[in-house]
Amino acid sequence: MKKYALIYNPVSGDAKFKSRLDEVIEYLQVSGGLVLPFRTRLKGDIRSFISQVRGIATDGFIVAGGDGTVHEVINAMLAEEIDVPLGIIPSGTCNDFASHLGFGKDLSVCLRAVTGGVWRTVDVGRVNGEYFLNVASAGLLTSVAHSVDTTLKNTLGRMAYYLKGLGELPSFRSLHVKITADGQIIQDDILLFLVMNSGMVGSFPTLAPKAKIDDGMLDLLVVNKCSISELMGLFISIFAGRHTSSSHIRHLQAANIYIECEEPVESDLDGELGPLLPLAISTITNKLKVFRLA
Ligand SMILES: Nc1ncnc2c1ncn2[C@@H]1O[C@H](COP(=O)(O)OP(=O)(O)OP(=O)(O)O)[C@@H](O)[C@H]1O
Repeated sequence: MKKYALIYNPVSGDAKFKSRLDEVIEYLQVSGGLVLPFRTRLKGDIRSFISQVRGIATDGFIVAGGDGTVHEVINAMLAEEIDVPLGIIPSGTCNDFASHLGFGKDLSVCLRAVTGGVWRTVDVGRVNGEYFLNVASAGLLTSVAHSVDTTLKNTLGRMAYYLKGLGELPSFRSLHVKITADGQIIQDDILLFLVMNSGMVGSFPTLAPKAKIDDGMLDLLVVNKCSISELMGLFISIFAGRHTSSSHIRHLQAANIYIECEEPVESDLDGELGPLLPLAISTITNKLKVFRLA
């Protein structure tokens, strides 16, 4: 009998995953598995659960939530040096990493990947001692994911992020940063930067078209200071997939990136509040096992 632990966030996305718990348990049981469910409550409780059940969940951990919950689970697994594969059931608002892996709303597809037992390895990013799976960022729009009210997210979904982002635009000022990316130095006034593992952020699928989650590289995308009308033009080129050739964008790949700013700017890691700048970011290649469809 295969043994799994299922960590689910009851408020991720539209907060409806909990009504499908019975379906998940049935699927795993019928496939000859045994599952130990855990409902998240407060920050930090995931690590203590994972630490306690590491000897029980010998065939894998499963997380049902958004990018933020996946972020907490992978941090706990890596801190506890747990090497079993992770299955992801996307039930958050954006689910960027799961979408990049090809998992969508079809629960049976996610569970089939778990019970199939086939996994692949993926890179993880590390910043100031914490891990991220998908993106580390700071500046305009980047705090939106962790600052939107949960109830608003539950009812409006992604629209809550976009509305909050629009509200930020008029009052935002640029940041003067120094970025050292594998020895290359960029010193500029910028609006935001994203350091990506997959190229999927905020449900935009191809922000970094060359990004791969197992190449040992991170994709840095910097949006230089520009006017609101130029920024609107940039959004249009993002939709059209032409943004990397824009004069307002800098895009490069690097394994080690150091980002400094004179101000104490907050960062965001996978949609959760991250450390203040400076950020020492690196990639650890093929560090995490994730279930995939055979
Ligand atoms: N029981 C709970 N009640 C309230 N908040 C919770 C609970 N459990 C976890 N959280 C918080 O939920 C946040 C993570 O939400 P998550 O990212 O999974 O969903 P989302 O924001 O809807 O999706 P996405 O990040 O993909 O857009 C974390 O900040 C975590 O502390």
